[in-house]
Amino acid sequence: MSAITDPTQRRFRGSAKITDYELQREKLGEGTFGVVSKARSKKTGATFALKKILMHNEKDGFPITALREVKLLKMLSHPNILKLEEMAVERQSADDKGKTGKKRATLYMVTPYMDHDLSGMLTNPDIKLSEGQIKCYMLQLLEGLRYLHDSHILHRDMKAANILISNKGILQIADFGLARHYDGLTPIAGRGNGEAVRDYTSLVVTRWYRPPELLLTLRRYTPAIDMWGVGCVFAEMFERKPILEGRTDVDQCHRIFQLVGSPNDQNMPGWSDLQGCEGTNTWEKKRGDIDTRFKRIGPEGLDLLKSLLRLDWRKRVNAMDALQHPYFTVAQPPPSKPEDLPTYADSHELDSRRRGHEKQRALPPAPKGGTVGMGPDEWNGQGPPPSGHWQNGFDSRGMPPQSGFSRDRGLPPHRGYEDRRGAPPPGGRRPAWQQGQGPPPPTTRPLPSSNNLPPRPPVEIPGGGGGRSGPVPTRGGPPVVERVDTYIPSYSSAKPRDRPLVRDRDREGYREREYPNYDGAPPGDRDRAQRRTRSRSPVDRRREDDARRARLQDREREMYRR
Ligand SMILES: Nc1ncnc2c1ncn2[C@@H]1O[C@H](COP(=O)(O)OP(=O)(O)OP(=O)(O)O)[C@@H](O)[C@H]1O
Repeated sequence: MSAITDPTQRRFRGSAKITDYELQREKLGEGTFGVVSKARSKKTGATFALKKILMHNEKDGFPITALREVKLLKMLSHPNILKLEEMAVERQSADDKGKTGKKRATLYMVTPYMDHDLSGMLTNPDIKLSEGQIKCYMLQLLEGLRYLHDSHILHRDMKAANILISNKGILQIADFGLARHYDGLTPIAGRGNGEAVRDYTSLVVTRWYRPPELLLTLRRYTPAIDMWGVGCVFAEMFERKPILEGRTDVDQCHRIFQLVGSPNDQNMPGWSDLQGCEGTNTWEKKRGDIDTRFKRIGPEGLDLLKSLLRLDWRKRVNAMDALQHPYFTVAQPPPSKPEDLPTYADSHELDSRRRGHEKQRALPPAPKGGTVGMGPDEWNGQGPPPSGHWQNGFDSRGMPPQSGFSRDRGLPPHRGYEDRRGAPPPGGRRPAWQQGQGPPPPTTRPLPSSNNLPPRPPVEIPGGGGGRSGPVPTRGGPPVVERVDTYIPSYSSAKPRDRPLVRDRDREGYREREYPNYDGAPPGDRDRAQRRTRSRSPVDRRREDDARRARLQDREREMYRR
């Protein structure tokens, strides 16, 4: 199946009325931005899943994660990607106006109903997966990912709960709420997972499935981040539970290193240049116990698993190479055919029956990506974070996620997140080891790019903390422009103007927009800055204003482009 290019292949029908569907009371799941229910089409009698798009804050408008999900799913057409059939609109009555005074409409995403999600199947003791079945699911998962990556899309929330399976043996990748367009080179056979050309937020992927490079805060990442998740899911099918259940991001790193060995310059070149590694390099070195822990998978299976769980993201196997792995082509038994797989009682019905028994594990919540509810794009790390920029599930005001956050299996939401009202999120933009230890220290290393490591020699940045960007003197060389993403929100209810200010020329436009009175200086320096402004000639001031406006327009154009 080729990447998305041919518009005639797209199967999205458009929009329908919610009255075309008969909603059933049964709730299939509840995520951050949607409640998923089962429904029957009155026209065809077919069963669908309807994801109601929740508007947590009307003023923010249609949530950006939902927008992204709709936009991407509309374009995608592949047997292993959940198909968006149409959007269903529920119009509110004339007198039911929202706070904005406008008549509200509720939107639903209509997708085919799938009988199970993989996580539910694995926690159901009545379902035993044969090896042929595991291979069959793996092949479909890899086909779906190959298509996504070829199409320049990163899923960014690969986990068993987002893998849906029908009783016809068809597997589909779901939940594109964190997915985004990927600008870099896509994977090439035999040559890893491509090359990123820009930074993205590292606040993606549910912790247990988060790859080491994200935990160590690599921002110029590639489709390899999804392949790590595939490795976790593959092994999970054997252990029947998530294989790396880190309680915190630090613990997550520990568990990863325990499994695949501690990073070093051979197995993860450039790891020591990642900002997040700083606290981990003193940890006891581990050799990794993957060979013994997953011996039962057999030599070929183990080899595939190790190539998916490679610390070095540049060498991690890509989807198209994984599909050719001897595990599928040589090793016995061969993969089962989807039509030969057994059928099982509907997992969702079972789930609702089991609700309250807490039989299933509460996953740590999926992060919310970069810009939930603020606009069409996440912060690209170029310049300031736009207002409303989320930090690992916390909004720009430092508020934690809405409740009802974790998967609705009758389990309490993951405590770590729900209880931290006003506190920095676990796994925030700070690297794992720094969490709870105050602001980040001065950066003494350049940030690595994804593929050209090791990069420039270290540079010393005078001063400490806070994000910075600007020419940094290097010993004996030209100034190096250092872009360090250390923007940490205050997580308090402080007004924007009271937040730590960052001396960053690139941020002027942002400040101007978000804080109309911002004058480019920290509060203490404001008088000095005003004096400076007054002493400039009107012509200079006009020129600077024009330049600032042009920069702002450029940035906004860029934001809307993606
Ligand atoms: N088409 C479908 N058929 C059956 N069940 C579905 C379908 N779509 C979603 N579900 C169920 O609802 C759950 C939540 O769906 P989804 O992951 O799309 O919601 P979300 O709000 O994006 O969740 P998250 O908080 O993980 O981002 C899934 O894990 C699955 O159990």
